[in-house]
Amino acid sequence: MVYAMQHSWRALCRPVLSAPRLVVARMEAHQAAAAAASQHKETAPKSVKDIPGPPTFPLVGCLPALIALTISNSSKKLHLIFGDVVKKYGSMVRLENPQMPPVVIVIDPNHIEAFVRATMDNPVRDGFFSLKKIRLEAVDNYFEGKTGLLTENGDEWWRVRSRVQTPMMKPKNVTSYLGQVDEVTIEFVERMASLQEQHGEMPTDFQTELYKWALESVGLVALNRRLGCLASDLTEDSEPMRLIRLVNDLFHNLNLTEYGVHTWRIFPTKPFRTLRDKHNEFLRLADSNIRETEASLLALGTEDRELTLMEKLLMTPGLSRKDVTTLILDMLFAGIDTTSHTMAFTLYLLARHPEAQAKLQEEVDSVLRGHEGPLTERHLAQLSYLKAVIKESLRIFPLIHGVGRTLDKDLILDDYLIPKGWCMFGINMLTGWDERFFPRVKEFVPERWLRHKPLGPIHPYASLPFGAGTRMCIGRRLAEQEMYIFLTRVMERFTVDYKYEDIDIVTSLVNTPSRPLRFNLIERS
Ligand code: HEM
Repeated sequence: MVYAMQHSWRALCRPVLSAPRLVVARMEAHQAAAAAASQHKETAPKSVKDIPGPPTFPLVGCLPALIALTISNSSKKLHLIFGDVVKKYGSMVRLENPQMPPVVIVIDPNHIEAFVRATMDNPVRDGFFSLKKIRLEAVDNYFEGKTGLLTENGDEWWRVRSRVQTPMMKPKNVTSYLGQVDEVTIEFVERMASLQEQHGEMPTDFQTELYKWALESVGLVALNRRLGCLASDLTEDSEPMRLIRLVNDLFHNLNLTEYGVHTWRIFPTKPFRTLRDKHNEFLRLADSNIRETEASLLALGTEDRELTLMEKLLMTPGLSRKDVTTLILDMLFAGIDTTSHTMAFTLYLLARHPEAQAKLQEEVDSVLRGHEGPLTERHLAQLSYLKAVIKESLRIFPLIHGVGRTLDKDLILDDYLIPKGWCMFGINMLTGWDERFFPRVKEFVPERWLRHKPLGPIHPYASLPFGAGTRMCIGRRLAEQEMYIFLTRVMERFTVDYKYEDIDIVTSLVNTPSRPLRFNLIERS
């Protein structure tokens, strides 16, 4: 159950990367306290076996207890299972299962901070095993044993991350896409208006519409072009429709291979075979795109023009064309359901909290007053309530359950010695729902995130929607920019209403809204 998001990385001592060093420096003060608390005790630390947890039996580990909890909840609501585990055994729980690394789960932000810091120079995160296998076994050894950011660990992960970190995170590179993402979003908002007119509300498959927006937006960066997913007259066999189906099939089958029992390790199950076929189709698309980019780079040269992100990456020493192609695949894997589900949950929360929605509209109106053209960096910089709304939405409906790291050296945490090789999993989703860390926890209070922190300081490791430390989400700035633009444009034009049953989270590859998004959009005058 813990493989959902485990990560890791190596060697901050190498010179290429600057951003994580800053992160490290900023966190220093905080961490010192947590580390000191556990490391200067005089008595010998207790064994990891003393950490409370479900009973462990030979061969089956603690599976019987976990299965019982799964039956009493639902396998589609992993957060409830985690919630029950923590309720029963406390805020630090040991889980040992056959054929998996043993795990300690924690929910205290100080504990999360401690293990993230302890693994800062080698943040190992395991997961996406089926994807890794497909890449390792690709035809003609396409990937040459290098499977990309999402799935690699150690030196190979670092080799890529250290070279793509600055190009992908540098504000100037991200804002160079602002105008194009704004264009895409304005088109999408038009589409929302026409769906409203056609159906009297958003149709039951509105989530798929949001996928189109996210694919079109991330495609601008990853594929260097408009894909045409937002056209209203797409035929079933048009290229964009094929691409949309491809994305849906990919996610569906990746979810089956990652979350089910891993029988595909023994023989290629149907979901595994489908995932492999779809992945190969995706690879062909990414590969031909990057060849086009290479050709245009050659034709246009590099003088007197701003290079696109992909062009910059192609010119980065130490990155091959295949490395960039693999990164494109990872961006498409990680950059569609994440932003679109977050926007779905955010619109839902705003619909349920009209006073917050009105306040947000007021902010958008005042920032855009009299402005007719494209959004600019200056506009986005002024939208502090809007940013707080997204943070609060990610606290209540985070996309993943938490942050995972496998220890490459022993860690002493709260007097327990947790040995190297064990996996630490910080369930931020539960931390974010804990009154001790977030007063008025059950309420939607975006204000808590504003600069003056009216509800008190927030522990920097209490809500980590983009992960933490040196391996945090590399698409974070692109994602935030997309979401700021989306919410600005939607709030500028509509008031969002929702009059059906409450929407909750179901567990999928990332957390997913449990019901159709039948929003009613009221045009603002
Ligand atoms: C709301 C939007 C998003 C959320 C909440 C999100 C969240 C995350 C999280 C939690 C991780 C793991 C971090 C860790 O282990 O500490 C991650 C990794 C990653 N994300 Fe995102 N993500 C989002 C959007 C995106 C987008 C738009 C892209 C691509 C443009 C992207 C690309 C990646 C990649 C490539 C990784 C792996 C990085 C590595 O292991 O070095 N993500 N993301």
